[in-house]
Amino acid sequence: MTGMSGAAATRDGEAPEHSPPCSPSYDVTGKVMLLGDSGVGKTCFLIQFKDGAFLSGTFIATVGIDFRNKVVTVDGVRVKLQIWDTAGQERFRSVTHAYYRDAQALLLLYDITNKSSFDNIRAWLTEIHEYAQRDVVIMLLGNKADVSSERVIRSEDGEILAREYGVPFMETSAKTGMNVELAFLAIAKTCGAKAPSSP
Ligand SMILES: Nc1nc2c(ncn2[C@@H]2O[C@H](COP(=O)(O)OP(=O)(O)OP(=O)(O)O)[C@@H](O)[C@H]2O)c(=O)[nH]1
Repeated sequence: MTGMSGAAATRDGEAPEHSPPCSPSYDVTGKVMLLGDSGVGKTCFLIQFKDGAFLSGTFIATVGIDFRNKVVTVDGVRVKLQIWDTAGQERFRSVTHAYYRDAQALLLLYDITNKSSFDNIRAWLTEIHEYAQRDVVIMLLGNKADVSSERVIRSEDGEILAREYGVPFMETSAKTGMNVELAFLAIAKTCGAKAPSSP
């Protein structure tokens, strides 16, 4: 959801790339990308984490790529997460591929009420292996866990797939906030441990 510019737009008064502030309020930066089919809830997942809100109503697909920053503290390290929200639609893939290379972590979402979004995870992982850094941290997320009446993908299926690819897995809800912060904190922890210690 949330449409916007093609590429390097600014938000929250900050440039997407490193722009040294006078007095840094963070220790390290971690670049995270949200990936997955259109409609799985990537934008809502980001808004829930950033603002603690859920945008219900008409679904507006993301155009190209968008980003938000949020600073979290893990193990005493202040990590500025620079989170890129990508368009899930096929026609924007060439735009988003260009950003994979810089990402330290990828949150790969499917919708537990949408089988094709789960089936497409293998194709997403193939793209990730083609375009992302070899040591990129990947986490698989089964979103919309609040909609239990429409569930078509069992939690065990997500676990099995994640195990096959050696990535962590959890079910989430951008609506209720379930596991949203937990997922980002886990990512921030790895970014805090891996990133160079200058902002
Ligand atoms: N019930 C429920 N609905 C959700 C959840 N997350 C997103 N939605 C709904 O799913 C629809 C799509 O959400 P978006 O966040 O726009 O999806 P997206 O993955 O960003 O889509 P693209 O921008 O096209 O890639 C919207 O109508 C949301 O309200 C969730 O956790 N639970």
